[in-house]
Amino acid sequence: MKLDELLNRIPVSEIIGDKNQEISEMTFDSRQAVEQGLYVAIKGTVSDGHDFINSAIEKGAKVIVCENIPTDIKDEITYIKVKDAAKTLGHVASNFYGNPSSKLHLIGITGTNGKTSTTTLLFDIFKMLGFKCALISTVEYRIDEEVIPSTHTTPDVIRLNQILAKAVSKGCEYAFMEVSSHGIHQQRTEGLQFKIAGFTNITHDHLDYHKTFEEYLKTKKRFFDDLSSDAVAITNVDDKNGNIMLQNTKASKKTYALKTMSDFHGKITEVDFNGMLLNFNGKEFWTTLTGKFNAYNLLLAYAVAIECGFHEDDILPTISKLKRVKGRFETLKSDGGIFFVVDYAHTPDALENVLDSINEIRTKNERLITVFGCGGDRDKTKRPEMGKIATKKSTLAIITSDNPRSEDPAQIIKDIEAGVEPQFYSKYTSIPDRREAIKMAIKFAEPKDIIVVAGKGHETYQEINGVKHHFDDQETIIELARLMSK
Ligand SMILES: CC(=O)N[C@H]1[C@@H](OP(=O)(O)OP(=O)(O)OC[C@H]2O[C@@H](n3ccc(=O)[nH]c3=O)[C@H](O)[C@@H]2O)O[C@H](CO)[C@@H](O)[C@@H]1O[C@H](C)C(=O)N[C@@H](C)C(=O)N[C@H](CCC(=O)O)C(=O)O
Ligand SMILES: Nc1ncnc2c1ncn2[C@@H]1O[C@H](COP(=O)(O)OP(=O)(O)OP(=O)(O)O)[C@@H](O)[C@H]1O
Ligand SMILES: N[C@H](CCC[C@H](N)C(=O)O)C(=O)O
Ligand SMILES: [Mg+2]
Repeated sequence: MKLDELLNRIPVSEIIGDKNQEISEMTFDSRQAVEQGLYVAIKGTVSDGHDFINSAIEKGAKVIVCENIPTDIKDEITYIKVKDAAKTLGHVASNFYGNPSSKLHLIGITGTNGKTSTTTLLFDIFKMLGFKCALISTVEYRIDEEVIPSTHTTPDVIRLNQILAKAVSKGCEYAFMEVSSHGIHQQRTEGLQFKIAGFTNITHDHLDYHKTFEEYLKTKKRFFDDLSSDAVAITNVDDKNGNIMLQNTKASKKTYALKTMSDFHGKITEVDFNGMLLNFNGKEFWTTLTGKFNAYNLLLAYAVAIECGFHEDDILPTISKLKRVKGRFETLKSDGGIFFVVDYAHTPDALENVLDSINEIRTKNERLITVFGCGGDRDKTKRPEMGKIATKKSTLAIITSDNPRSEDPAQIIKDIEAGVEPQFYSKYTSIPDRREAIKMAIKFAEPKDIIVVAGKGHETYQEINGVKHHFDDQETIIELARLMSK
């Protein structure tokens, strides 16, 4: 593609060199630069891409997009000065891949919890309705039947455009993607044309990155601020910050809620471990998904489908057929009659929701045992909060490891323990080895007791010191429950 075509409608401050270069590929990583390529220099959290301009040139890059033109300008290289290189990258990537987001219906879901669940439910609904779709999520990326391993919840904007372009070429009409706060902050969605944006909720997470809750909130809001006037913004008004998302958006505004007056209103009529009887805008239906948070996720998915132009008579029977999402409130029962819930709750709010959902369903004759930990090299402030919630809401909490990464597992556990209130000191024990912790829970449990194993959900590894060891909560439960019932 010709450079001037690539720069179509992109504001630039200065160009030095040939504007007619032919571009073979584009990248923001000098290590990936190729002959006749374009390199965008971005300031990151660790290093500054401007320091790697010459290494990109050594690897063959002929066009450099940067915020500061280097002093040692090289012949045959075109330098393009822009105000914001990360922002420019998004628009260049869209142009390079033929603006795929404008050729399908792109739906983005943001919020602290519920993004994977809601996007996956939407993918499944639209697939059942007969459409080819794409999914970009924490668990996996999908282009119709093709599954691509996921590296980020929201990948970088080049990858995003590559996936969307492939989806378009394969005939996908819808793409559902998670929009993480890191993704918004690092402008990974810049230049994408969203048809619908959905907000789930906002609670405590990622403060290691965003520093304050206000900054975190502002970042989420930016996603809605950047929508165009032909987009639709759908927010959860039961969340106290739900309306903030709509404050400055040009998109048409829609609301959903279980408790507050809203355009899409839901009610849980009945709930147990097998599912829920729900009522959406006056129409009742059964779902095998369970727990209040799943009612929210289904309601948002329903709202998106209606805003896409479908009729409730087509959507509700489809929702009724949905299966649970991998690692999200997945239930198992051992031969010995112990009940297990595997859930990806890794934030205080998610853990509280899962335990509340179970407490709402259980008769209180059974005991509730919670096995959980907190990730290393991640927001430390959530640790004591999760310790407090787990001990308060369970009969017994077993604190263990969940991807300690470069941190000392014993220290992470101490940080969690620090949040336990004195009256609950007798309600927990700590076992750093996750397998041993699950084993202890099974030993302690009697028939009908409920064991929640939280934090890892679909993950199949335990990351210790940069090494990912195979570990799967569900697999471990099945293996131990069988061994121990012998
Ligand atoms: C903290 C963070 O988000 N970092 C992301 C960021 O990297 P960075 O800012 O640290 O990059 P850097 O190392 O400072 O480099 C700056 C620039 O110089 C370039 N460079 C660097 C070295 C070199 O030799 N040559 C070169 O050109 C880099 O390519 C980059 O463009 O930009 C990279 C490219 O897009 C991301 O891969 C990387 O994600 C890291 C791996 C990561 O772990 N991110 C997690 C925290 C994340 O993004 N999570 C969210 C949310 C999770 C959720 O809640 O579900 C997600 O969306 O996945
Ligand atoms: N709507 C919701 N409200 C509150 N909690 C939820 C909601 N949906 C799911 N959860 C809880 O949060 C956990 C994570 O859900 P999910 O993976 O869908 O969220 P996510 O936003 O994709 O998270 P991540 O930021 O890690 O990608 C679930 O396992 C469940 O415990
Ligand atoms: N997207 C989240 C997932 C956390 C999952 C939990 N198992 C952990 O490793 O902390 C993060 O990377 O912070
Ligand atoms: Mg996710």
